[in-house]
Amino acid sequence: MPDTSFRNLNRLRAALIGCLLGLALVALAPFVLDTYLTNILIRTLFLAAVVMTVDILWGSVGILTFGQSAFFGIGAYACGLIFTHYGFGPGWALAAFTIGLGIAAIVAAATGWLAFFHGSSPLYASIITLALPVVLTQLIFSGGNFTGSSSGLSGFPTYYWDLMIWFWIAGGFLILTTTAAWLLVRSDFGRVLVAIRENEERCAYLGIPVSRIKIMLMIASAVVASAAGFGYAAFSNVVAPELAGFQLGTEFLIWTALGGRGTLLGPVLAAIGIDTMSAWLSGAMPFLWKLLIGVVFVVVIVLLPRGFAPIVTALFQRLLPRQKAPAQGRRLVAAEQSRLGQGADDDTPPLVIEHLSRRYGSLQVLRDVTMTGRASHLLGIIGPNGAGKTTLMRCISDGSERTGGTVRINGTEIGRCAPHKVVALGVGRSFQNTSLFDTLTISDCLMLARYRIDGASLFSNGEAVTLPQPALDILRATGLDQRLQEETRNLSHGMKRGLELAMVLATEPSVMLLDEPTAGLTKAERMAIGKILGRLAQDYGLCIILIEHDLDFVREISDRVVVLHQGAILMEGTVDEVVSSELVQSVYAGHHVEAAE
Ligand SMILES: Nc1ncnc2c1ncn2[C@@H]1O[C@H](COP(=O)(O)OP(=O)(O)OP(=O)(O)O)[C@@H](O)[C@H]1O
Repeated sequence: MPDTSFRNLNRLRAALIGCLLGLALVALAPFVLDTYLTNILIRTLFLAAVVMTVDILWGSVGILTFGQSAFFGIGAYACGLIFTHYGFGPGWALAAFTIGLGIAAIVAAATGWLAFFHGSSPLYASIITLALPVVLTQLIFSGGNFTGSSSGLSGFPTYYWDLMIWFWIAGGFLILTTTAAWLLVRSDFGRVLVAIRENEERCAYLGIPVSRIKIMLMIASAVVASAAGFGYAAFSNVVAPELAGFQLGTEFLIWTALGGRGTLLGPVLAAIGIDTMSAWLSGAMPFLWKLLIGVVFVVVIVLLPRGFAPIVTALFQRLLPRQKAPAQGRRLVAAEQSRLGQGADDDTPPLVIEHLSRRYGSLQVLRDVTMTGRASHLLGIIGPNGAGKTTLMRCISDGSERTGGTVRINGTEIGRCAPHKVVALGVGRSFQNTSLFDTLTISDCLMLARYRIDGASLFSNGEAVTLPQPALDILRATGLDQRLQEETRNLSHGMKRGLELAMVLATEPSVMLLDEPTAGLTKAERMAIGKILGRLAQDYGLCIILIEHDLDFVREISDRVVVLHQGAILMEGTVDEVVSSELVQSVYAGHHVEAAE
């Protein structure tokens, strides 16, 4: 059986054991808890499920959200309002549950759409999620008798089941949702989430629909929070504005930080521990308790930025030392069919740029750039620092960048397309700096690059990464295929360049934009990359646009060269024509003379 199947099976086994352990704890609880504590714990278990969603959003994807309390409140109020004003019974309960989930999903989709557009900052997203509970609480306050205003609604008919039944419902709900989340974050899709957290921009340029993934995750988290809110309201038969408020949303964040963000079980256990203690002690010393929690929070943030979870894990590892299993991963498989280098079916050039311009405020960075990139050609772009070369790459690979003109990829105008959609049209882009995804392995990175084409398993790890032949060739030539489970931060600069090239090829582009792909490499490495690029253009019909400062290297590999100067095309021609041009010499060589002086 392949390694990944073993790992998937082991993981399922671990999830099952975790589930059973959790259920055993729930089953044991009645023997050690009194009625008062059981009441507190039921509320806490519902809240812990919401904290788990906060950890998925904040810990796994990096969305600092204050808004999960709003979704909890929506579920709770759906229950309270329908049971109070419309009716009570299995049909009404199902209707209230569904309405709560539906409204939460719609609000989450709208919030995500507002917060996660391409280029939005994480701070902006946090502010949007912060506004959500504030707005919802105001709506509840202004709802008069319908919502119960500041007093909320209480005493509505509900299921007065035995306390233990509610305890099982709350515990079972928490265990099931947390197990599903645990499997998710360890799956291939979980790797995609980590990649988004580490380097969102890179993900977009690999064709990953970052905004859509964030919105879907926000909706899923909102649905879980709303279900928890419904459960809590049906259990307690009380709903109040505080359930949807900003303060509860902030407490969720504090519990997540204290438990250890990104560890899933840490925040869940922290939520259970702190909320139970709060309810227990707040009667006896309400102010002192809040102060104590505040002080602990500040101390943990300063001294233990990753919360308590790493300490607990280290303690366990010391007490129960385990041999680390050898890292095993996906196989590399050659793609049987690949669209690499295949553009439009007719003779349409893969890249046509007409009258492109870009300005930053009053600074005109690109003006009236018109050029064509042909299949099987390698086009060098040269020019002094600040000439606008990288900006040109940005304008080709992101529709929202340019301020004028058109860019057509394989005959299709990119319009205002976000980078992941431009990748789907056939553009692959590498960057000037080599920062990849530090904590991900080489095989994870390759899987990411194939996400657009092959997708990613939601709850397991795929056994193989399918790659087009030239990507495999690069991995073999650089020895990366022997180190698939190595984290990318441990790679040398040259290997990172090789991996980046393989990742761009894995997206099966017809136009490749390479921004100084040989920067920082030795002469031998530069020549090796040059040969590979030449072969890619010739054998696979790729159109390669390459920014380079090294004229000798450009002469070696380019068919034609475009010289950019102060944002405009100064000259376009063969390498020899350009190199012998006096105009270019005066601009380009003059630049070097200046720099040398
Ligand atoms: N986000 C931005 N805001 C304002 N000005 C910018 C921005 N990005 C680039 N510029 C300006 O646009 C001009 C062109 O920058 P660009 O990075 O495209 O040049 P380049 O030719 O790639 O230079 P280098 O060879 O040094 O990388 C520079 O003057 C730069 O300061």
